[in-house]
Amino acid sequence: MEIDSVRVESSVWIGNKRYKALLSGWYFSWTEIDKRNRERKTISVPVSEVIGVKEGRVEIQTQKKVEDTDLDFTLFYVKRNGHGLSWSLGRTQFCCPSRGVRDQWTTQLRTALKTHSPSRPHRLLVFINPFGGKKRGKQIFHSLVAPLFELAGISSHVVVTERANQARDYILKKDLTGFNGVICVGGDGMFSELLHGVIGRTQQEAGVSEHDPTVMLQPCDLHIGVIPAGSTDCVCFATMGINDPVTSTLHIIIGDSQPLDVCSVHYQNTLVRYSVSMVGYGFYGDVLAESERHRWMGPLRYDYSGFMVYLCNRSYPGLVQYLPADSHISSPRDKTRCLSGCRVCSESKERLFPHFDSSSSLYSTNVSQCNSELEGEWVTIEGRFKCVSLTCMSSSCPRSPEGLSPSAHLADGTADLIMVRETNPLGFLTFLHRHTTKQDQFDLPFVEVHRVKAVRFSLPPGEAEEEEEEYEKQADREIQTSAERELEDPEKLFCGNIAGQSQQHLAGWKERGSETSRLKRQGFACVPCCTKPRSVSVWNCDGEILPHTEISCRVHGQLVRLFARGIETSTMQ
Ligand SMILES: Nc1ncnc2c1ncn2[C@@H]1O[C@H](COP(=O)(O)OP(=O)(O)OP(=O)(O)O)[C@@H](O)[C@H]1O
Ligand SMILES: CCCCCCCCCCCCC/C=C/[C@@H](O)[C@H](CO)NC(=O)CCCCC
Ligand SMILES: [Ca+2]
Repeated sequence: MEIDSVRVESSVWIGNKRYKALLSGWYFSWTEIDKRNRERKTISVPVSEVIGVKEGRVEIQTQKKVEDTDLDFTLFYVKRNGHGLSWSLGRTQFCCPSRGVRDQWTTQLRTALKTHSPSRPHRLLVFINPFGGKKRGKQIFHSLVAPLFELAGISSHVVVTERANQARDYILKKDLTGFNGVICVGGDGMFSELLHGVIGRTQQEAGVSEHDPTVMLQPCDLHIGVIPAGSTDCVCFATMGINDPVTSTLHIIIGDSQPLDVCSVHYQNTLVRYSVSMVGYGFYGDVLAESERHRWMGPLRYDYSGFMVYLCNRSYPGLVQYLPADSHISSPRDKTRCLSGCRVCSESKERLFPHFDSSSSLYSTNVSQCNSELEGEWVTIEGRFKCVSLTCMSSSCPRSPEGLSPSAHLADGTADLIMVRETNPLGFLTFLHRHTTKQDQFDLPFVEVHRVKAVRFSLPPGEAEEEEEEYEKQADREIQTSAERELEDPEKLFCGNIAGQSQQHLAGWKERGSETSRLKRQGFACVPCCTKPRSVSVWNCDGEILPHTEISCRVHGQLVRLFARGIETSTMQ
């Protein structure tokens, strides 16, 4: 074996073939040597993508030695499948000329791993939602994720949730010393719990008020990992290009880090929620409200509700104000894609954190600095809309592989505002259908899209009041349905539900005065949706219904970090 400061090299055998194994810089590679001593095919693995090195011949599942030998070692690493977005565990058994050479290889590889992957997590806090998606969260964790964590030497503390918001409250209140990240096994709703926990905790510790809509929030160090086991899995899909539990686990193990923009949603001077995916009014709000009544259908509830709401053919009056982002940097119609290592996102860092102090890793929460992000001329648009949506990222998901806004960036400090004006049913169907193809959904005369830093939504005064009065009369005639009876006890509706909302959320509803009437007005009254004239829809915020209509939203660039790397272009091994 030859070892110098930058290279380790020796002959090894894989099966009955001889190879030259080489550890050089950031890569470990092995090249087949044929009988005439000529070099053949090389396989090369970045050290940063090595998952583990074990003495002997070790099986993946059991991690037990299948044969006790002093000459062998087994290398586990990231293997790319298909187009490269799906990752699996690669495994190769090497046989060395002597035990000494074998021990040197394992030592050298482990040392290289420590040097080249300093940001790998060692201890993780895992929350499993046993009821998310197809209710396979526990099985996914124990059969696919836990064995990989063990192989990589990561210890985890696992909490199987017993109620909604348990994960959020745990992160907000418990001692998190020693954890390098928090992981959810579930859908976007579970991710949202972790998001609220991590952001809330970071602001508490930094003494920053989350309710102040003008404050610069403290970026969060604790990484979030998402093992997809939900219905939409939008956050996972949009940050990895796939929703696959093994791929997510491998990204977590190697300590990938992807910053993510977060939108804060305020009602007056109170924080309502954070969003990373979609804040949507009109169609998407109605679909969510309708789907909550069909949770028993599982992931199919969205297709059913989407169809029902489409048939209702509603549009809503609204006044939308937005603060445009710098159009010289990027635009929602520039046909680019935010991919791994995205230039637009990396160049945004300096603009977003001009006063970052690298010595203390702290960001100044200077108000004037934050206000500079809120500078510019607001634009006002009034009209009737089929839907108004704001998305910080593409929001691609298996249902819509290109997403709500295909050219949106994960970490550029902006969001895309999509306004779909009132149109005929065929026009709106064309718009929806284009979400499932590569056709441009913005190339329609009734659709507008803008890249923005902040948005305000309100009801146009005269029109809304008139329609609401009319609706009130109509709603009073419709009080007899079973679901409405439930609404007389809103707590029952929310907390008895699998997606039970937080007490804080409920308090938001209660604050609004005559709640039953309000809920009816907002479409929670569970009568066939088409029978009701409505002038007001609800906001869908990453899959949660907001208790307010007139909201303001602001993008906080790169506020959190995920164990992900964005979508890679094809890189086959
Ligand atoms: N033990 C539990 N009982 C009831 N609700 C829970 C529990 N644990 C978590 N929740 C809530 O369930 C909601 C939905 O869960 P999750 O996001 O995992 O699945 P999903 O709704 O099927 O997927 P998606 O959000 O991708 O559509 C979350 O908002 C979460 O707060
Ligand atoms: C003719 C064919 C018509 C097909 C129409 C497909 C349109 C698909 C657009 C998909 C947009 C997903 C946006 C992401 C939203 C998530 O933050 C949220 C939480 O998981 N999901 C929903 O609200 C679930 C809401 C799903 C709405 C459909
Ligand atoms: Ca963005």
